[in-house]
Order: sequence, then C-alpha cells, then structure tokens
Amino acid sequence: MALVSMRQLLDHAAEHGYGIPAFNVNNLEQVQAVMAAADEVGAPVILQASAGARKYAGESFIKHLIQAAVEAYPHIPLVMHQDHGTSPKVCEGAINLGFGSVMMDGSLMDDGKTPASFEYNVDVTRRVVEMSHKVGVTVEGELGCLGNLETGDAGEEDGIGAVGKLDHSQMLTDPEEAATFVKATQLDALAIAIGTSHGAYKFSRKPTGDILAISRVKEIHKRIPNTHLVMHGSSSVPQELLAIINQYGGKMKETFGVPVEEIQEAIKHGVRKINIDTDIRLAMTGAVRKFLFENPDKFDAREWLKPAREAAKLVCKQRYMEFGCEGQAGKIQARSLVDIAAAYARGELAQVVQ
Ligand SMILES: O=C(CO)COP(=O)(O)O
Ligand SMILES: O=C[C@H](O)COP(=O)(O)O
Ligand SMILES: [Zn+2]
Ligand SMILES: [Zn+2]
Repeated sequence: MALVSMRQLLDHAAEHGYGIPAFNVNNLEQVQAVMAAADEVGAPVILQASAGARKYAGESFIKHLIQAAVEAYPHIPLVMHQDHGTSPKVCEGAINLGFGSVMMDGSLMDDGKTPASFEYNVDVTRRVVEMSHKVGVTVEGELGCLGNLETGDAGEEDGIGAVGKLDHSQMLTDPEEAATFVKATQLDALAIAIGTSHGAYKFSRKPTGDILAISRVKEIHKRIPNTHLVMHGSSSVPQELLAIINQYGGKMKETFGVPVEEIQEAIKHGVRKINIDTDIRLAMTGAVRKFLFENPDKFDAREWLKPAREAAKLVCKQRYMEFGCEGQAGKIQARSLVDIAAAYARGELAQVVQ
C-alpha cells in the first residue's frame, strides 16, 4: 500500500469512533518501532516529522526512512505528515518532498514563537489548503496556542511554541472562532489548545478539568462536527518511565502528562489525531540508561539501540490499543491522492459548520 491520505484515515477513524496516535520520528529506530507496533496490532500509521527532525536527519533521510517503512510494511496504510509547518513555503516544500499531509501552524508567526492574529492564521491556512487539496494533500491547522493553564507559561520546550506568558483566552480555543476558522479555511483537521503543551513538563499534578479542558473539546466538536480535532502535546509521561530514567542516573523533576483516560474521553468527542513525541523519548532514554548502566563494558551501538527500540515499540503499541486502532488497518481501502483531489474538487469533502 502506498502512502495514503490523512483525511481518509481520519474519516475512517471518525466513522468507527477511534483515534490515531501520530508519532514523531527522527531516525531509523523510531520508524521501526512505530511500524513494528502497528504491525503487531493491525493499526493504521501516521508518522510525522517536525522541522527539527528534518534538520536532524536531513530531508532525504526522513523521506527515504518513511519510504522504507512503506516498502517493508505494504499492508499498512501509512501517512507521512509534516508537523508544525511555520509558513506556506515550508508546507510547499514538504508537499514537493512527497508528504501526503501537512500542518500549517498559523497560530504562531513564521518564527514559530510569536502568537499570530486570527486574520493572519486564516490567510496562511487558506493558502495552504488551496495548494494542498489540488493534489489531494490533507491540511491540519491550529487555533489557539499550546500552554500551561496552571502557570500561563507558553509551550516553548521543543523549539516550536509561543514564548513567555499567555493569557487564558490565548490558551483555550474558542468554539465560535473555531467555527469561523473552519468555514473560512476548509481545512481537514484542527489542532486545538486545551491546556496541553509540548515536552515532559506539562502539569505539576495529575490534571483536573481546570488545567486540562476536555470540556472544550465537546463544545468545539458540536460546532464543527466533521472537522477532525487534533491534540498536540499529548504524551502521557508515564511515571514508570520517569522512574527508570532517574533510577539509572537521570535527573528528571516531578511532572505529569495527559492521562490516557482523558484522551479516550476526547476521542468520544471528535479527537482523531493524538500527537506523541515525548513518551517515545522517555522510553528510549530510560532503556539506554538502564542498558549502559547494567553493561558498562558494551560499546556496540546496536546493542543499546535495540532495547531503546523495543521500549519505544511498547509505548506505541499501548497507545494504538488504548485509542482503539487494533485491527483497523485491514479495513481501510486506500484511495490514491489523485482520487482524493478529485473528491475535494467536487466539494465532497467540504466542512460542515453548525
Ligand atoms: O505535539 C507533539 C508534536 O507535535 C508532541 O507532544 P508531546 O511532547 O506531548 O509528545
Ligand atoms: O512539535 C513538537 C514535537 O515534539 C517535535 O519536537 P522537535 O521540534 O524537537 O523535533
Ligand atoms: Zn502551535
Ligand atoms: Zn505539536
């Protein structure tokens, strides 16, 4: 199966009431971990590359690692998605590279740090939708800035995110604005701000409704029922992974992530794509620390990358199961991007705003 349209996967997920984790990948072992996990449970796959990933590995390596995944797992529907594009130019570059799905993050200016105006966001997102839908490429946009509702701190930890303090209204997507945004842009998927943020340090305690606003998901979904909602910053930061890291020489501070049961609740109300990077980082770091601590004489990189890859696979497999992906891959009849482009042109994939 070739690379498929993300819109098709998310439509399938909506129809059957499940969510798909979108895993960030940067290297061979992460791609292998996600694919092996998906294969074991029969899940559809979204592999996403950030600007940082493309810089780290190089665009050709990212492209061909994902191509290799398609070749090695021809029975798994797979989406190659660009995470957090900072401008229409970046999205255009990704499309030319073969990405079947792009995120135009117009909630921030093209420095990836300064919160943008609503008008700016509509303008850049609409431009990306126009160019993408012509070739069957899916578009994710973002409205609202990721940030910590406990402190007002913006989300900058991984090189993408607003910097400094934000007020509550900037950190919670407004349902009314979401409706206007979707109507004006006709994008396929919308990332919303509900109190999550990138990285390991999301919450100082297990989050409750005041700092993780799952109720917002429901309000937004009511207004834009067929626009797929996306949760960024949705690693769960498992306590046992923090414990392994710290047991073997790490120094991570106490922190809490997004509980899986909250994500499961959000999936009932329109969340279809759940972005996860940090949990893979934690799993791999813990496994490498443990292996090298227990085997101080070893120096073959393959020996410590193997447990790291295995630990990443376990996290991915768990999320596939928890979000309801098991067995869904085999039910998807992939359509070509040309076919999807024709469906956009006929207006069949237009968004409904209530
Ligand atoms: O949102 C993300 C990538 O876009 C990743 O979020 P985490 O840092 O919670 O894994
Ligand atoms: O967008 C956030 C992801 O966690 C990617 O992080 P990165 O920019 O460090 O690759
Ligand atoms: Zn953003
Ligand atoms: Zn993100």
